Amino acid sequence: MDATSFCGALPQTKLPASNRNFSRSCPRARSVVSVARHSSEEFQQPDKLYSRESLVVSSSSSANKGMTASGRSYLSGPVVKRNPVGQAFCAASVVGVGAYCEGFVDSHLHVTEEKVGVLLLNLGGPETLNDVQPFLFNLFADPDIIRLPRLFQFLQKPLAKLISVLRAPKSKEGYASIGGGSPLRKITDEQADGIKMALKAKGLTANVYVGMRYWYPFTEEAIHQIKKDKITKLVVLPLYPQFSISTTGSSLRVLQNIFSEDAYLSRLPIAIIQSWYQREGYIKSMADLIGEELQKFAKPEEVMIFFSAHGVPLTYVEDAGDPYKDQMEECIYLIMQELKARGSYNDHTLAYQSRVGPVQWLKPYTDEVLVELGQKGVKSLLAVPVSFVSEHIETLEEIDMEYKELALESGIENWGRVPALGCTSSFITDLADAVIEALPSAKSFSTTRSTSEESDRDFLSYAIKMIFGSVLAFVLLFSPKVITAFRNRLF
Ligand SMILES: C=CC1=C(C)c2cc3[nH]c(cc4nc(cc5[nH]c(cc1n2)c(C)c5CCC(=O)O)C(CCC(=O)O)=C4C)c(C)c3C=C
Ligand SMILES: [Fe+2]
Repeated sequence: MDATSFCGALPQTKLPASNRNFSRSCPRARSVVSVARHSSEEFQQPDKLYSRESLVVSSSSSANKGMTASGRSYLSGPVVKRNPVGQAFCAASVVGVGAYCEGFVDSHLHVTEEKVGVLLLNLGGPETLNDVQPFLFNLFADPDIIRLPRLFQFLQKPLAKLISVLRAPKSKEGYASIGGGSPLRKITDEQADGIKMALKAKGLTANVYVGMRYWYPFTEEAIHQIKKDKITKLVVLPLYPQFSISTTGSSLRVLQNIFSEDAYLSRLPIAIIQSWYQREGYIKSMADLIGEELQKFAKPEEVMIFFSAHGVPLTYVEDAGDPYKDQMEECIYLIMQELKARGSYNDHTLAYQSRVGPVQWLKPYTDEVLVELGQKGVKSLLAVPVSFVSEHIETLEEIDMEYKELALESGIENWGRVPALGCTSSFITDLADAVIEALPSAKSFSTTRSTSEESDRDFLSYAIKMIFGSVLAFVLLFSPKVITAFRNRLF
C-alpha cells in the first residue's frame, strides 16, 4: 500500500491514536460540545438570516457560534469576526469538530450493537461530456446556488435551463481537457472505502454511503439504500472542510426535505458534522502536503504559498451570513501556524477562484492576484487548493492549466501545486475519528418541534424577505449588467 494512501487496501501498520482536535484544549469548546450532546435546541436561532426554508444550519465549531475560534484561542491568534449564522440542523445533533467524547468507551461499546451508517455528502460531477449540460442544470436549479426570492422561484428551472445550455460548451471544453469527465465519483468512492476501513480498524463497523448533490449517486439514492439497510444511527459528513450555504448547506437542505417527510428517517438518530476545517488531523495533513511540495523548489523558503479557495458570491457572506469566508480565513491561519511550528515561515496569501456570472464574488480573485504577484516580482509560487479535498475540474483544469499559464506569463518562474488530500491516510483516519466522536451525539430528527412563536417570527421574516427580495430580483434580473453578462457568455 502506498504510504500516504488509505484507499484500496487495509492498513498494514498500526493506526495512530485518535487524533486530538485543536479545540480539545479549549475549555470553551468543550462546553459547546456538551451543549451539542444534550440539547440541540440551544443551537437553534430561527430569526437568523439564512433560513430559506427554515433549514437551520450551523457550523460545528465554537467559531461559528460567534466565539473566538477554538483553534485561535489555542494558538492565541487574532479574534475572528462574529458570524451571524449559528443554527442547528433541526433536531439532529450538530457536532463540534472538537467533539469531546467523555465516556467514549461506553458510547462506543453501545454503538457496536447499532447498525451504523456514515453518509458522505459531496457535489458530484459529470462522468461524460453528455452529462455536462444536465449536471449544470441540476446545479443552477438549486435555490442555494441561484438564490431567487420566493416570488421569482417559478423562474428557477427555466433560468437553470438557459444558463446550463449557454455554459455547457465552455464547461465541456474544461471536462474534455481533463479526460472527458469529472474524477469526483471515483475519488469519493475511494474515500468512502478508506473511511470504512479506518473505522473498522478502530473497532467500529459501519456502512459508508456517498450522496452527491448534482450527479450520481444522488443523495436520494444513498438515503434509499440507508433505509433498505435498516441503519439505526447515522453520521452525516459533508466532504467540504468549510461550511457554505452553497455546498454543505444545500446538501443539508435536501436531507432535511427527505427526512421531514419520512417516518423512519425522522426517527433515525443522526449526527451532522457541519464543518471540520480546524481538526488537527486535517490541518496537519494539509501542512504535510504543503511541506512536501515546498521541498521540490530550489529555495523552499522563498516560495509564496498561494491558497486558492473556491469563491462564493459576496452576498452569501454579507447578506445571508455564510460563515464560509471566516472559516476559510481561520483555516489558512491554522495551516500557517502549523507550518511555522515546523519551521517554515513562508509568505502566504489567500484568493478566491471559479467565479460564475455577473455578480461580485469574494475577493481578491485568484487570476488578479496572480498577475499582481508576478508584477511585484514574486518568482516562486505554490498553489494550494483549500476548499475541496478531491482533485476536480477546478484543480486539474483551472489551476493546473489556466492559472499556471497566467502566472508564468505574469513573471512567476517557478510554479508548484499541492495535490488535493484525496485518500491521504492521516486525513482519512482523522475523518474516521470525526465520525466516532460525532456518534454519541446522534439525535432523531423528530425530537424537536418549532414553537408557534417561532413560526410567527418565521412568517414575518419570510414576508419581509419576500417583499425586499422581489424588488431586488426584479432589478437584478433585468439590469443591463445581467443582460450584458449573457451576451458576453459569463454564465
Ligand atoms: C467549496 C467548494 C465549492 C463552492 C463554495 C462552490 C460554489 C459554487 N459553485 C458554483 C458553480 C459551479 N461549480 C462547478 C463545479 C464545482 N464546484 C465545486 C465546489 C464548490 N462550488 C466543485 C468541486 C466543482 C467541480 C466538480 C467536478 O466536476 O469536478 C461548476 C461546473 C464546472 C464549470 O462549469 O465550471 C459550476 C458552474 C456556484 C455558482 C457556486 C456558489 C454559488
Ligand atoms: Fe462550484
